[in-house]
Amino acid sequence: MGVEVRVEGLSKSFGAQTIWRDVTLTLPTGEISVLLGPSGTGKSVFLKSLVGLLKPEQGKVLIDGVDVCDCAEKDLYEIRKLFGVLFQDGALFGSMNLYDNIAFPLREHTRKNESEVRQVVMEKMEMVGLLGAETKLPGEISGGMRKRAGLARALVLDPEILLFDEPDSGLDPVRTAYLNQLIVDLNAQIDATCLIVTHDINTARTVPDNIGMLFRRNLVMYGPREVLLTSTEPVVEQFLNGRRQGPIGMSEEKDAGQAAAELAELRGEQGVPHIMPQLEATPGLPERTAVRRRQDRVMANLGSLTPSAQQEIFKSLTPQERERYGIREGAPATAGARSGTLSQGEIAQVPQQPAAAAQQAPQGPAEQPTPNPTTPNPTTPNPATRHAAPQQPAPAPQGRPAQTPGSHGPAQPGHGARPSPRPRPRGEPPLQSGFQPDDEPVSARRRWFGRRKGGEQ
Ligand SMILES: Nc1ncnc2c1ncn2[C@@H]1O[C@H](COP(=O)(O)OP(=O)(O)OP(=O)(O)O)[C@@H](O)[C@H]1O
Repeated sequence: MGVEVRVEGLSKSFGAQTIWRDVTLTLPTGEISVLLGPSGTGKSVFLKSLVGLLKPEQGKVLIDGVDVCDCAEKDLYEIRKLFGVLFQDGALFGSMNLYDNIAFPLREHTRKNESEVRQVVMEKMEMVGLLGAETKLPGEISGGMRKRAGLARALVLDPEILLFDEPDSGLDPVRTAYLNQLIVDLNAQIDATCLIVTHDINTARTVPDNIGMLFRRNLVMYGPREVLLTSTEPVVEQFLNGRRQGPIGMSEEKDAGQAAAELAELRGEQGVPHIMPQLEATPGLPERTAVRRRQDRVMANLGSLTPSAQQEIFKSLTPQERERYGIREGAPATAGARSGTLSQGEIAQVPQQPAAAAQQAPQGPAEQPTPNPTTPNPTTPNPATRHAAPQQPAPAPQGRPAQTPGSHGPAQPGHGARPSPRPRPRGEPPLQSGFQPDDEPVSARRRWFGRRKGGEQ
């Protein structure tokens, strides 16, 4: 079971160079998140800050109640054991064969004897499809194999948080697709909280549960995949479509007038972007338990999302899932969605009783009950959560004990009633969300999406 990572108001500079400022987000337990951004926006610096390799000047990185930015060395040492990191080049020792490379953390950080080390190493090598390559040197194998060896090494200490720094760099599209499937499969097997830094659009479109984007020293958006994949925010749209036209220039800065002219030229050609289905775990493996947890969270906060995102989420629901959330089959999904009425704390709230919530919202998820903002509970508005994905533990899937984000209980196989493959309901009426994008104050959307005041700079 992974642990939640909460980043609050994080700012990092090198001398006079601000890399990013006031970054706030939560990597929810066991979910896969992707961090996007043009080159040089500080994605790798962000990963290093999470592990405590770099010290941001301001803000917190909270893991298991410990602030990585401000803790004793011994606490940092313990926290680092929760991490597995796949560096861009695999970071293998060139003079060691793959077996010894992968065994290295076990020999350094555990008291396992050689036979126990062997058992773990072979298990991880099998997981990443490298059995038989034990005696190869890193220089004798392909880039894809090096990545997989690096991944096996990142897995040997059974990490609860997995960080991937551009796992696709240097790989052809087919190898990238295999690696992406491997990441999803690993997540299904170990339920670790994953963060992937990537430039690869296909990875961003198909792998993560949540997506964030850094641009011009800010986290411009962070939220469920459906929000960013349907976003018409120029910088997000430009990046996810790999276009020249838009605010991102060759050296990050682009003349505002030129960007506006390019966007005007494009206008009319673009509709709501098509969302590709998210990758599922390979048949035969346990299903990803994070899928259900995320779905509960997203459904509880549906009213705070854009209409396009809501529509995509509706389309992805199976009949069983519709029933679970109290959406009547055949009933038009008239939402009467609230627009901009959620407090920050409410956005961060996860339903404790999804079934009860569903009973109160028989017509559609937009009628989810609003927690009483005056009640002193964990949903009390907290400025630190304004960019964050929800931080409360999601209700346990049916038949499973609830676990707090910090608990280290054993991962449970399967995740309840979610069927696979997931049939997409045909001929359903289109969602009428009940509000148009312009109805919602921009500030309300920023709270969920993590946009800073002032928007794009
Ligand atoms: N240790 C350091 N000392 C000084 N500057 C640094 C250090 N590490 C990174 N930087 C600077 O921070 C900025 C962001 O670097 P980073 O590698 O995080 O970008 P990135 O978004 O990961 O880029 P890419 O996508 O090209 O890998 C760069 O300008 C880089 O030169």
